Amino acid sequence: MASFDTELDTARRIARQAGDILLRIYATDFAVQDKAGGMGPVTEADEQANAFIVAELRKAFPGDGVVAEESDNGSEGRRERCWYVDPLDGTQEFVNRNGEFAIHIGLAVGGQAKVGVVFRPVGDVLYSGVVGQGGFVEREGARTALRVSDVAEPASMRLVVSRSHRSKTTDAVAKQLGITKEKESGSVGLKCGLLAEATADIYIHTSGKSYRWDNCAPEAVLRSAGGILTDLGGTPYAYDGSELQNHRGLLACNAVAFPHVQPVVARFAREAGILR
Ligand SMILES: Nc1ncnc2c1ncn2[C@@H]1O[C@H](COP(=O)(O)O)[C@@H](OP(=O)(O)O)[C@H]1O
Ligand SMILES: [Mg+2]
Repeated sequence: MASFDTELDTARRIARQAGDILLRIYATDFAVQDKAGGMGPVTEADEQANAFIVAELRKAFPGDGVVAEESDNGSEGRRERCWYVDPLDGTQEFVNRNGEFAIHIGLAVGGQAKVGVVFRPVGDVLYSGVVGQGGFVEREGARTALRVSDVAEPASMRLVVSRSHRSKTTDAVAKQLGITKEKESGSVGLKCGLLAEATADIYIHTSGKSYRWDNCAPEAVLRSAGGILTDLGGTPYAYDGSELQNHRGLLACNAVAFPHVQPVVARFAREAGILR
C-alpha cells in the first residue's frame, strides 16, 4: 500500500505556513470584495494564501494537477493525481472575525479523495488523514487519532450546520429525523472535522453552490476516520475534473447512521428541487 507520508507532511507544512499568511491579514483592516457570479466574499487573504499554496504544491509535486478556488482552470483535475485547494474556506466567517475558517489541501487519486489537511489557524487545530490509513487531529501540541461516532439512532444525532448559509431544507430534515441537538460552524472542513473527532454526527449542506475544493480535503479527513461524504442522493462525488461544482449538495455522516438518514435526506432534497 502506498504510504502518502510525503504528501501528508508536505500538505501539513504548507497549510501551517498559509495559516500564518491568513492570520497576518486577519489582524489588519483588510478590504472585502464580492466575487462575480454570487460566489460570496473574497479578500486579499484568500488570494495571497492561494498563490502561496499553489506555488508550493507545484514545487513539491511538479507532475500533479492543482485546482484551487482563486486560480483554477479546472482542466488539471483530469490528471491521475490532483490537489484541490481552498485557501480560505469560510471567508464569511473570516470577514465576521469569529475564527471559524480553515485552509483545505486535499489530494485526489484516480478521482477519489485520498489525502486531506484541514487547518484552523485561529485556535491552532489541524485535521489530517489518509483514506484507509487513519487520521489525526492536532490541537495545542496534542495529537489524537480521529474516529467518527457510532451514534445510530437519528433522534440522538448531533447535527452541525452552516453558520452563515442556513437552509430551510436542512431544518425540515432535522425535524423529520427528530434531531434536537444542533451546532453551527463555519467552513465545510471544520464541520467535517467535528464529525471526524466524534463531536458531531451529521452535516447537511443543501446548496448546489459549493465546489470540489470545499469537500476534497474534508472528505479525505472524514473517510480516514471511518465517516462518509456523498451528495444528498448518497452518491460520492468524483474528483476527476469532469465537474467542479457540487450541484447535488453535501451529506456527511458517521457510517452507522448513514443508511438510515440518507433516504430521508434524499426525499427532502428531491422535494426541494435540489435532486432531480
Ligand atoms: N448557500 C450557499 N451558497 C453559496 N455558497 C455556499 C453556500 N453554503 C456554503 N457555501 C460555500 O461553502 C463554503 C462553506 O460555507 P459555510 O462556512 O457556510 O459552511 C464557503 O466557501 P468559501 O468560504 O471558501 O467561499 C461558501 O462559499
Ligand atoms: Mg470554500
